[in-house]
Amino acid sequence: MSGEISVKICGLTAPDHVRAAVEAGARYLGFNFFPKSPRYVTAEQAAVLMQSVPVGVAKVALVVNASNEVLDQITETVPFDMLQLHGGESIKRVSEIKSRYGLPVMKVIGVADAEDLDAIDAFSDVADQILIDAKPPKNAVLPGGNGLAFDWRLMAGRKYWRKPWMLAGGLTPDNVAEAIRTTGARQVDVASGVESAPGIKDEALISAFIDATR
Ligand SMILES: O=C(O)c1ccccc1NCC(=O)[C@H](O)[C@H](O)COP(=O)(O)O
Repeated sequence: MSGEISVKICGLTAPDHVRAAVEAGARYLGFNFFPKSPRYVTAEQAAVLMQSVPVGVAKVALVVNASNEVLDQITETVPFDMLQLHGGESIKRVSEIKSRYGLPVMKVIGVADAEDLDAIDAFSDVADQILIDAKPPKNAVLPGGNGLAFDWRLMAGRKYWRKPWMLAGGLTPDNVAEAIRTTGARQVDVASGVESAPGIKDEALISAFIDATR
């Protein structure tokens, strides 16, 4: 693994912000297919947004408990490199999705306390990557993208898992360096921390975030 931290900018909705993320050095771009999200895009919009994304930058489809019908439509319309499963998908469902679509799968594990980290091992048999995110508050409309961090100290000394993993949840240009130091993360993911308003990415914040990981 190179010394550089890999950054995923998630919930892109505008061509200028896709370009800004690529130019700043993002390694993954996330497109959100959860209809209630302020970052929601249709498959047709995502196809246009990613037209100029260079090879080497992974295009990730974020879905929440998606049916095969929804996944069929997304994957037939857009050449994604990875599927991010951000709902309550079971180990069996993750495995089904992986074999049906032949794409690498990143399973999201929500963390509020130390026991939540046990799910990382359980899903490591089937997922290609793990995204360790803050567990959403009870009754939250969004299962992710809430700008909330969990206690990173829960991960101190726990940085070795069987699959590559990414840290998310409440990361910002101001705290991402500390999050990396505390958790040992080599990959980080951000949505609201690089926005000027919900769903509106900010080019200067994207650039500042990626700079702060270096
Ligand atoms: O961003 C959303 O609106 C969203 C909706 C439904 C499921 C997941 C969602 N976002 C997940 C992410 O991509 C985020 O990177 C991750 O949860 C961290 O979000 P944030 O704390 O806002 O950086």
